[in-house]
Amino acid sequence: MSERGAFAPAQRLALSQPFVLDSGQQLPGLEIAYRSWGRLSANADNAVIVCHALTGNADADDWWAPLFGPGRTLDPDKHFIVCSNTLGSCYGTTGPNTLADDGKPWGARFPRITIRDQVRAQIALADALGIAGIRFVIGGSMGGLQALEWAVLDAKRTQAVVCIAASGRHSPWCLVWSEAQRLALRADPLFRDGHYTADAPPVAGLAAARAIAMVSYRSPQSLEQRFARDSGRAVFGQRAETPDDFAARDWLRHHARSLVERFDANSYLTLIDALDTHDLAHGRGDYASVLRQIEQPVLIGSITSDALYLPAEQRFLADTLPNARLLDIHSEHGHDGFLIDAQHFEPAIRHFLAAHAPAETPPRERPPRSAHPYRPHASELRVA
Ligand SMILES: CC(=O)SCCNC(=O)CCNC(=O)[C@H](O)C(C)(C)COP(=O)(O)OP(=O)(O)OC[C@H]1O[C@@H](n2cnc3c(N)ncnc32)[C@H](O)[C@@H]1OP(=O)(O)O
Ligand SMILES: N[C@@H](CCO)C(=O)O
Repeated sequence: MSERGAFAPAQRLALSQPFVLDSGQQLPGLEIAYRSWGRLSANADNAVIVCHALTGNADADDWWAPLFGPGRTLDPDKHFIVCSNTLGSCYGTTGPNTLADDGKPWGARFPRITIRDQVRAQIALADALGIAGIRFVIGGSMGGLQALEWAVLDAKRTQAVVCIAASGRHSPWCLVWSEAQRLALRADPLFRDGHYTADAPPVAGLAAARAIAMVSYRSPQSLEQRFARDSGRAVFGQRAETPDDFAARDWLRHHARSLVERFDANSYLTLIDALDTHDLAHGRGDYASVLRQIEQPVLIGSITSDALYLPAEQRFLADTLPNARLLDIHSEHGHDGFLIDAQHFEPAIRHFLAAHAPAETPPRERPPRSAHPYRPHASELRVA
């Protein structure tokens, strides 16, 4: 992540006109922190948009490093790759930490935003960068929700979509994981309904929320593999003397602590609210009908052990979208497999794009739908 320091500073786009949100409220302007790699072609049609997950940032070459590089899915020699920090986050784009008109941070006053608002901000950036055509939009988790939304909101420019470990709407199961996190955060007396001060943030509440989330991001097998009692790695030192000695617990606490050092509680709430309200079909019709109208080739990446965005949801997407392929990603690491196992599924994405969204394919001239789900060679996918 950028806080480790080795990455380029984000570029910034400042839009001074009001940005109208789905809620009807408006932000007086918008600042978007983004990074780009490669060059926009003469006809401005070689863009690739990368969308990050909940606590991610614009440093896609860091958190999705296995996808980056010459000959890979994200190839700066071929593509003009853009990744922006999402609206509502705390890594440079307008969010609760941004100063409002009164010179104070928005904080708890920051308006409710939606996944669509976030994508509209990304679209505004694409407009400002002069992008005429987008080879594909790709994202995992929250970024996957955004990638599918791009297919609807900017159907003309978006030629293909890669959506990993996500869905088209938040399920009741996802909602209750988020609600548990809200309860944990709100239980911190320092939270004060979001009106905390910079020198006394609700670190205990945010840490507890992250710990709950981390459980949903991994899997029993993943933790067993790392921390099984007979693995020799179950405890720090020779043997567990107290419950706190268990490495799995310490690992969870480490992740909880790490987040509070780098993330803002109001941003966290803003983003999980955006996730929870998301429904691709909202205001557009019923879910299946809306999906059927998405004409672009879509690769749906489904992590076999994902306990948050369940494989059944992704199978529904792949079965319903008219031009979709299902990519089963055999990872034991759960939802976070979209990051941890990226090197194993990168070739499958690349091959999908080469077959279904090649550079020379003009928008709207797409290959017919295959009767079978996309099945890459097993060696591309199997995770040891
Ligand atoms: C687009 C985006 O999603 S961007 C956001 C992605 N980044 C994050 O989510 C940040 C949080 N990081 C993570 O969740 C993970 O590190 C991932 C998903 C990026 C990678 O997963 P993994 O390779 O399985 O990492 P793992 O879960 O083992 O975490 C590694 C960290 O845990 C620490 N750790 C591992 N075991 C233990 C233990 N028993 N006790 C204490 N700490 C431990 C490591 O020292 C390391 O710390 P560091 O990250 O501060 O250097
Ligand atoms: N590790 C991811 C999980 C959510 O997809 C994040 O923190 O953003």
